[in-house]
Amino acid sequence: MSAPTQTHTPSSTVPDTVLEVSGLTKTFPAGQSLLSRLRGQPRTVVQALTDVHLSVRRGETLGIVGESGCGKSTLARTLVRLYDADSGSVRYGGAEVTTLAGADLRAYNRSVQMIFQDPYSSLNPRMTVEQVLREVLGVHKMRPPEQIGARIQELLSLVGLPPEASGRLPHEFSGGQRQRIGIARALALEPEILIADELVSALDVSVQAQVVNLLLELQDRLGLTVLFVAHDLRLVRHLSHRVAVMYLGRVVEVADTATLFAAPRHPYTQGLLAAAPTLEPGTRSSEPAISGELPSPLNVPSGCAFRTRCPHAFDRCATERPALLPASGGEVACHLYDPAGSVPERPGQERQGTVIP
Ligand SMILES: Nc1ncnc2c1ncn2[C@@H]1O[C@H](COP(=O)(O)OP(=O)(O)OP(=O)(O)O)[C@@H](O)[C@H]1O
Repeated sequence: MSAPTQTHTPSSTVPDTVLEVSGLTKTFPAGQSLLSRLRGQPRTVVQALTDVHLSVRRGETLGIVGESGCGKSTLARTLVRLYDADSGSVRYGGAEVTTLAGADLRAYNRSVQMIFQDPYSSLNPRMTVEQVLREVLGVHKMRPPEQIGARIQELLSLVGLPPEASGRLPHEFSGGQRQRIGIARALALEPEILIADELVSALDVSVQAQVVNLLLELQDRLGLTVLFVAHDLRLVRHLSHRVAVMYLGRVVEVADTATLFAAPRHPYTQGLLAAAPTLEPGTRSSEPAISGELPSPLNVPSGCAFRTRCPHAFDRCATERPALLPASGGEVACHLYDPAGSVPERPGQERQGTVIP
């Protein structure tokens, strides 16, 4: 694995960073054909995350968006240590997360909880809600035994489920209610950070709004920090204070939500917004939607991974990976915005480089 080359302005300058990701890289071994194995050809890898830099601020909701396969879930799972990173760093409360083990890792896993798209698959179908919550609270010694019953009722009330829900089995609930159980189970551990991976994408639109509003309310009440991984830009816009845009395993733009939707900088972000059917026309990018297919993560283009689909690509994009550099309201990884670089002028095209206000 080649060493990360991207430079980045660390958020040590940004107050209240709760999670600091730098240079995070994750690959998966790709399947290999019998022929290539017999020929002794090296095994190829899926480049799921490449040199990812990201700072998460205390109390914010950070939306993470990008096309399918761009690495959003891998990032979420690597952050909670469901996957081990190949290289790079994740810092939380002064500790290096990628090497935590034993009791320290268990404590981290309590503080940083992930909620999945389908809580049903992670709920034991034979355990009532009370048994599920009692187990979590008991195993992690969150309350003395005599207080567990009251805490279960408190958790149910927090997520808007009636007290009698405690005696029911998972199959007796609707999809939205099951998500509430998943949230209650996560909250039982009193986390500081919730990572919601496609939390509502399997739910009906009306139920989506209820669960999203619950998340907003809980964040307010409990001061949670939330990473909201989603396809739906409308929801991300509604929920997030800032948004990180990923493309082929890299973070290509981070900005506060208003800036990102009003003035997207990275050509990929511009194309993504232009293609979003859920955004009202005034908030869509006037740039054309992205053309062409997403390249294979087995063979990521050199330089800027987006250059093969970018309407503004020029020579430097093929040879040099753009660093994630500060731009007003956020950061962008694109040579067009590198104040130190030169950008070719094209007839009829407004010059975008070196103009970061
Ligand atoms: N366990 C795995 N083994 C092999 N490849 C994987 C594994 N998990 C993810 N990948 C690959 O890594 C890349 C990133 O996948 P990931 O699921 O993180 O993207 P995503 O943006 O979350 O996509 P989606 O929105 O469809 O969930 C994809 O090419 C995917 O096929």
